[in-house]
Amino acid sequence: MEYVTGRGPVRAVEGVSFSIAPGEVFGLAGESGCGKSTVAHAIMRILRPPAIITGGRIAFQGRDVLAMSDEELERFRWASVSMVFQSAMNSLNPVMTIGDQIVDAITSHSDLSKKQAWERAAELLEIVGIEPSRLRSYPHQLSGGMRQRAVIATALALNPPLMIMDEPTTALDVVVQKEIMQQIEELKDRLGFSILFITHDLSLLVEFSDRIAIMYAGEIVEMAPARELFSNPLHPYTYGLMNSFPSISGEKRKLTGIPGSPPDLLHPPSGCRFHPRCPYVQPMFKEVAPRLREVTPGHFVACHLYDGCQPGQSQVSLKAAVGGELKFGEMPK
Ligand SMILES: Nc1ncnc2c1ncn2[C@@H]1O[C@H](COP(=O)(O)OP(=O)(O)OP(=O)(O)O)[C@@H](O)[C@H]1O
Repeated sequence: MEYVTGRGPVRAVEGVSFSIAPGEVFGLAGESGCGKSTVAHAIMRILRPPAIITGGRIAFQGRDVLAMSDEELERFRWASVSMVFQSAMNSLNPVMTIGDQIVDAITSHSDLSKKQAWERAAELLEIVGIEPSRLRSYPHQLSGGMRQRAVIATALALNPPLMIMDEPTTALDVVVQKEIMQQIEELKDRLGFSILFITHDLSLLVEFSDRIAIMYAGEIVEMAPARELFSNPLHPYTYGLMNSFPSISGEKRKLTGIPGSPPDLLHPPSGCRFHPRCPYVQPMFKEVAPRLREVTPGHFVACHLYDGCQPGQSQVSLKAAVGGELKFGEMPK
């Protein structure tokens, strides 16, 4: 995916490939500007100019999303995939009741009558833990957490098999954030949908995802089951990212950031895009781009430090790959 700008094309997402299984929570993380939202918008086909999809494939249950007509996309968007944005709770119409807004969304994307839609709206509010009487409330009469729950209820309206959540709780305080995530998890288990969960908050991601992909400068640099990624990050970038967040177990440790900043995607670095910030860089890394490959079962990494690894090895670690000395501080035990 590219953004066509006056200064040239911004190659926002390149060679990113992943699949999400039914019922799975797939997490996508990375610093601001690495392309997470662009991926989400592309899947929903809501990218607007100057964004263009220059190549690749998006398949949903075997259907080619890029080949869908406008009419097919209308149905696809709510019935197959729905999306909850960070700012969604602030985009509710202030002069319409919550009920009117949910009913509007339901009737414009399904064949339900208005009466059926009101019944469904009440059911949906109940599902997300809001009293159905709140259907008559206006957005300003609800707390931020309740408004975001109402948005989630709307996204669930047509029972879509996939929900994309782009920073769904970032604007909320930590306690409400956790409550909402736990509720989403329960709903997912009950209703069986999959989630593409996008956030820069790694501790939240590790807690709620089954698998995680880490993006850097428009590419996936590492992908693994959540616990595995947390306990054994292989890419120096993932390792650095883990060290820039407080631990989910709450233990005290020194946090160290990753020196430097992500590159300008108008002119991405040659070779490995992380090389200007990598403490283990070698001359060859500046020239040759590493490929994402599976080094232990289910654990993929795009980093030259693992070039010598045989596919499917049973044990691989960053510490071993760099000969014992780890930069960016120590990981939690
Ligand atoms: N309209 C646009 N025109 C030009 N470049 C853009 C445009 N929108 C996004 N970009 C660039 O595309 C890249 C990816 O942006 P994207 O918003 O997908 O990243 P992100 O990881 O979701 O960031 P954030 O967490 O801040 O939302 C960034 O480098 C950004 O500067």
